[in-house]
Amino acid sequence: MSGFRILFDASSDWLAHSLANASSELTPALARLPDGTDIVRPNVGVLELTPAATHSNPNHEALIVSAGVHGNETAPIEVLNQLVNELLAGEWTLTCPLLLILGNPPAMVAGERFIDVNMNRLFAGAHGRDEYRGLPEAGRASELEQLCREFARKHSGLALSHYDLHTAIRPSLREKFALYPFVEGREVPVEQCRFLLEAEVETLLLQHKAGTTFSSFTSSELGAESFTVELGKVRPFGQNDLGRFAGIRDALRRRFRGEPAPAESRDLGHLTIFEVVHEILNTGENFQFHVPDDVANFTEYEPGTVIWEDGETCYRVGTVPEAIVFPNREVPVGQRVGLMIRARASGLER
Ligand SMILES: O=C(O)CCC(=O)N[C@@H](CCC(=O)O)C(=O)O
Ligand SMILES: [Zn+2]
Repeated sequence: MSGFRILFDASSDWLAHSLANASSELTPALARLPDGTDIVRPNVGVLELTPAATHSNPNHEALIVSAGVHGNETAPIEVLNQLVNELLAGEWTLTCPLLLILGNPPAMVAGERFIDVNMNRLFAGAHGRDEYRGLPEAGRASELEQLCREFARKHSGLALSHYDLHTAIRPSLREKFALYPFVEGREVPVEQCRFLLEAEVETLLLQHKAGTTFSSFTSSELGAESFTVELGKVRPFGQNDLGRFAGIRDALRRRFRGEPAPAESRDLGHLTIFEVVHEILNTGENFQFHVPDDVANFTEYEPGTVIWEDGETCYRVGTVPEAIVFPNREVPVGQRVGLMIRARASGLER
């Protein structure tokens, strides 16, 4: 790895460098791999990789892959770092333009979801709201948006995908699942569904309205096929069983290398699709949330069950069972306490 000191200074690798420089404003650095791939480190925790012009890009695509937008969701960070180490060691050749992002390095150092404010609510311009003025997470969200915009513009002739990798706070009855941001009239492409299955993600959740998450920004503003991908449970650095993340690691590596999708790709019937029917928001001082703190994602509630109330509104499960995802009462007023979802009867069409 010694040839890459210019990117990572005295640090052993990208992750170590990102942790050691978490709160620094770095001047951009660049390096070229022996195979001609250019790597630019525009700031801490971001690498922009461009294969040599002589390499073809068989899948005609450009990829944005992010992790660590929540600092304590460490397994996907370790997965991306491993892939970077393999690439720098010359174990394989990159064939497509790639923007790799570790979202919130100060929160990664602290081992916390965020420092001041949940960064995954600050995209799609939300970082500019008065309440977030001057907060480092707002500045970082704005910077990441700009880097993604430039990357998308540079590679506008290629199909753009964004995978924002996370792990969940609660246990989950479905360990791995992806969320597809809402964009009016858009359907999930079949090849993206096949990719999710290749990555051992067998559950897809369709959002019902545009949001201010990172994946919502890249899909609404940049026209990317974007997914937030939940890959397991939150654990500190060094405590992840990376064997449980081999699916996403191998599937991403395959895309980075420009190889075709596996010939014996799994039947789409293995993908279970849910849709969001209701977003629970913390409505203020009278808000009562009736879901226990330790309930697992995808726990189902029978019709008529009261999920939350606040004196004015009482939300009950409708005529068919609904399940809860991301229950979290510890959020500021106005923010998401959870999603109520139901299984979709008719496959992929909305
Ligand atoms: O486990 C939890 O409660 C949260 C896990 C997480 O960070 N999920 C993302 C989902 C983003 C999306 O809705 O696309 C988040 O809450 O930001
Ligand atoms: Zn997360």
